[in-house]
Amino acid sequence: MVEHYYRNVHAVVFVYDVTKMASFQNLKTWIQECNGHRVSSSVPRVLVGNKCDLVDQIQVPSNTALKFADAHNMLLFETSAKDPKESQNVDSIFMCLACRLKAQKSLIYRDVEREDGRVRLTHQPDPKSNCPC
Ligand SMILES: Nc1nc2c(ncn2[C@@H]2O[C@H](COP(=O)(O)OP(=O)(O)OP(=O)(O)O)[C@@H](O)[C@H]2O)c(=O)[nH]1
Repeated sequence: MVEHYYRNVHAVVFVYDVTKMASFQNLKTWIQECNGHRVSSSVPRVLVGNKCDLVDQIQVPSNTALKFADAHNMLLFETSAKDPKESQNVDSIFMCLACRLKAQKSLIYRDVEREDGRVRLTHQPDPKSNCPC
């Protein structure tokens, strides 16, 4: 059954609760499981700390989460599903993922040139890109 979640996956969002250290510590297990299902390293992954509106109950400091995100090559978003004004909102996570996926597609379909049977990457970063991340 779990296999279905990983088949043809395009992006992975790891979510923890900033008010529960255990949920942050469990991320390692989730990442291992994801890797165990051979999710390609080209599939974008983001880390999301939710419930950041509960400022008095925070157990996972932002810098701890940021180090973890960096170590696993992920962007970190701290969000609140309850209060969109708090920090980054949930929409921006999906905008970021959409942007990354679109950029990858452009690389594959637009920027690969075939010359004399050889593949050459010609991608240049788009200065007009309004990607939020
Ligand atoms: N304050 C606050 N509450 C939230 C937030 N997101 C979810 N909740 C609340 O947390 C409770 C659990 O939400 P669920 O969507 O059921 O999440 P869950 O992962 O199944 O449950 P938990 O592990 O208990 O968080 C509900 O009462 C939600 O209203 C948030 O960003 N801020």
